[in-house]
Amino acid sequence: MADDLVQRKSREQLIKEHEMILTIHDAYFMHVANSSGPNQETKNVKLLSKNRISIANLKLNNVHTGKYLLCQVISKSIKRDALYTLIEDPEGDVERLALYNWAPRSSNSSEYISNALSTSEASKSLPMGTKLVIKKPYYTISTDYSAIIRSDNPGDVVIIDNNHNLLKETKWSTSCPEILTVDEFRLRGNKHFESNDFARAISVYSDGIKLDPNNITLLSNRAEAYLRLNQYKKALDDVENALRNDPLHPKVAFRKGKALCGLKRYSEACSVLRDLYDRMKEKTDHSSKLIMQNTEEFLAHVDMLYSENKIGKYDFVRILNEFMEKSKIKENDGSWACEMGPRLNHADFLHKDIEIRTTKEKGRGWFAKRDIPEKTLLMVSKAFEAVHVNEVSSGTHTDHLSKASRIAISAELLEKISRRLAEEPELCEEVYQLYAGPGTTTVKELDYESLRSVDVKRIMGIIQHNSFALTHVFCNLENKEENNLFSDDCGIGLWILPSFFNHSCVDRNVRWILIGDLMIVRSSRKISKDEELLSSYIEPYNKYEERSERLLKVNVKCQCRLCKLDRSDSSETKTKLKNLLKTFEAHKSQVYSDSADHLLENKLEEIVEGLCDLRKEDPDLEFQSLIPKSSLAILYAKNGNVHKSMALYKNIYNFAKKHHLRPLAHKYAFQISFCYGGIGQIERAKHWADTGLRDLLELIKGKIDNNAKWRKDAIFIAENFLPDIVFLARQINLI
Ligand SMILES: C[S@@+](CC[C@H](N)C(=O)[O-])C[C@H]1O[C@@H](n2cnc3c(N)ncnc32)[C@H](O)[C@@H]1O
Repeated sequence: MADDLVQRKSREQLIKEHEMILTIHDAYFMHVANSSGPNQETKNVKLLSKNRISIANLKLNNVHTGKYLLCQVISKSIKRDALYTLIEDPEGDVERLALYNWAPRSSNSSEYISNALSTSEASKSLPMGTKLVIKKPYYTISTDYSAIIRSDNPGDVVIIDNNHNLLKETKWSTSCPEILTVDEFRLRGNKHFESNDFARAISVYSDGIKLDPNNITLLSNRAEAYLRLNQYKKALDDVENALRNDPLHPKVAFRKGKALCGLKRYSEACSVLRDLYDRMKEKTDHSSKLIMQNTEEFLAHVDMLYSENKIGKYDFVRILNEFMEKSKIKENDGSWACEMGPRLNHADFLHKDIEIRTTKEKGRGWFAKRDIPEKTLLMVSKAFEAVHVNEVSSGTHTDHLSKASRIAISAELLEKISRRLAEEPELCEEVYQLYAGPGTTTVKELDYESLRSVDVKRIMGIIQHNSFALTHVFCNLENKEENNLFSDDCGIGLWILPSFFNHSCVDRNVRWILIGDLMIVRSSRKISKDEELLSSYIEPYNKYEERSERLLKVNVKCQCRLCKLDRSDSSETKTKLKNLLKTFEAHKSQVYSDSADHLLENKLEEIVEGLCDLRKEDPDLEFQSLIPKSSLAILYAKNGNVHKSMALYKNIYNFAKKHHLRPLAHKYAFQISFCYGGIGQIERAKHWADTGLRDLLELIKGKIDNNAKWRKDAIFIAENFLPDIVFLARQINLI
C-alpha cells in the first residue's frame, strides 16, 4: 500500500477510535496482514536508556532492532487474532499496539489465552496502567491504512512492575484516566458532545451507564450521540431502555422516532411521533411547545419517506434541487460546503413485481414477476457508502481520475464500509450477501460470529465485484466537450439491491441514474414476465478490448450479441477497425480548431463510412461510428452544411434512443433543434427543443404526463444543468 495513504493519527483520534472499537466488542483490525511480519530472531536488547525509542521516532515499515519501547497501556484491550490495545510512551504520544502470539496467563485462570476474548477478559490480561517494554518494535500499516506497532514474538514483550529501575528515572507526561462519578461522566460526555466529538461522548456516557445502567439522562444523551453517528440500532436500544423507566419521556420518545426512522421503520416512527405530538399538543409550557414543533416538522419528513418507500412517490425535481444545494463545494479546498455533501435523506423503494432469482450462468439476478411497462420506476436505492474524489484529495477535480486517486478512493470506501460494519455489526449480513468473487463462502455458510465480524478481505471482494462508478446525473448532463463524454466518474460507491443486476452490453432493459447517493433504476423498455432485468456495467460504444478487459476484472465473460459478434470478427476486420479508430483519434481534436476544413470533413466521412461498412451485415450493432459521427455533425455545422449536420444528428439521436445509451439523446435533440433554427424552420426547431426537454425530464422523472407542468420542470433542470443550451435556445425563442 502506498505510503501516502498512511497517516499518523493524533492522540485524541487514536483514543476515540480505539474506544469505538471497544464498545462494539469487535476487532476491526482483525485482518492485519500476516505476510510481512518482523523477523522472529531474538537477540537480547539491553534495557539501557540510550536504547529506548519513543513513538515519535518510530519509522514506518521498520523493525527497530536493538531498540525497545517503554510504554503503558491506556485503554482496555481486545483479543482476536492478536491482542490490541492503546499505549502511551513517557513523552505522552499514543499509538495502537498489536501483540501477536502473545499468551500471558489470565489472572484468574490457568489456561493460556489463545482465542478471541471478551473485552473485559482481554483487559484483565493487560490492565490499564500496565507498564510494558517492547523490544524490537515493528512499526507497520494495518488494514485500515493507519500505523500500528506490532510485536509477533512474545519474548520481546516484557511487563515491568512499578519498582523497575527503568521507571525510576522516567517521568510520564500524562497519567491513566481517573474514575469519575455518574454526574461527572455526564458532564464530561456533554462536553465532548458539544464539540461534536460523538464517539468520545458515547464512550464517556457508557462509563457512566456502567455505574448507573438505568440513568435516563445518560441513556438519552448517548442515544442522541448514536443518532448523530447514524448508529440507529444502538440509539434505539438506549431509548427503549430509558423508556422502560419513564415511558412518556418526551425527548426520549422523539429520539425513538428518529432511531426508528433511521432504521427505515417508517410506519412505527410515524406512530411514535404522532403519539408524542398529540401529547405535547395538550401542554402549554415552552419546552413542550418546542418538542411539538420539532415533532411536527420531523413527522412531515417521515411521512414523505414513508410514501417514497411504500409507493415509490418521489418528488424528483425537488430532490434534484436538494442535490444541487448539497453538492456545492468550497472554493478554497474543494471540500463540501455542506457537511455530508450530496448524501440525500430519502427512502429506498423496491417495485413489487421484481425479485431476485438464481440463474444458471450468472449467479443471482433480478427478474420480472409480471410484464413491466417501459420507464417504470423499479428501484430507488441509497448508497450503503460512497466516496467522492474531493473527499480523498484536495484540489480541482478533473474528468480523469488518476490512478492514485482511484486507489485512495477504493481504500476510503473499504475503510468506510469496514468502519460502518464495525459500528453496526447487524449490517454485516446485508453486505456479505453480495457476490465477493469466485470461491467465496456464501452468506448462508457463515457462522453467527463471522456474520457479525468485519471481514476486510471479503469486503474488498465485494467492492471489486459490485461497486459502481459515481456518474452523477449532473456529470451526464454537463455540456461537455465531445472527447470528454465518457470520462465522467468522480468516485465510487456500493449500493446493495442494484448489485444484483447482471450485465449485458447491448440487451440491457434497465437504466440507472444517480442523484447524489440515490440510485434510481427504471425499465428502459417493456420487460416481459420472467425476463431477466439486465443493466450494462460498461456502455456498448466502448471498444471490445476495453469492455472485455473491464468485465474480466469482475469475472464476466459477456455472451451478449455484440460481444459474440466482436469476438467472431476476422483478423482483417479487427485490423481495419483498429486503424480506423486510430485515424479518428489522430484527427478528432482538429474538429474544434480553426483549421478544420473540407479535407478533415472528407477524412471523417471516410472513417464513418469505413466503420459502418465493417458492420454492414449488422447495422444495429454498429456502435463504433457513434462518436466519429457526432464529430462529423459538428464539423458539417461549422462548415455551414446544416442539412447534412441535421441528418447525422437525427441518425445518432435515433440510435441512442433505440439502445437507451447513456443519456445522450436529449443532447442530440437540442442540436437538431438548432439546425432547424439555423434554416429558419422555427416550428420544427421548437418541436425538437421540446423533444430534448422531454427526454431530459424523463431521464429524471420517468414517463411524464402531458400536462403543462412538465415544461416548467424540464426548463428548471435544463437551466441548471444545460445552461449553454438554454441560453442559445432562448436567443432564438425556442423555449
Ligand atoms: C454485481 S454482481 C451481479 C449479481 C451476481 N450475479 C450475484 O449473484 O450476486 C456481478 C457478478 O455477477 C456475475 N455476472 C454478472 N453479469 C454476468 C454476465 N453477463 N455473465 C456472467 N456472469 C455475470 C459475475 O460473477 C459478476 O462478478
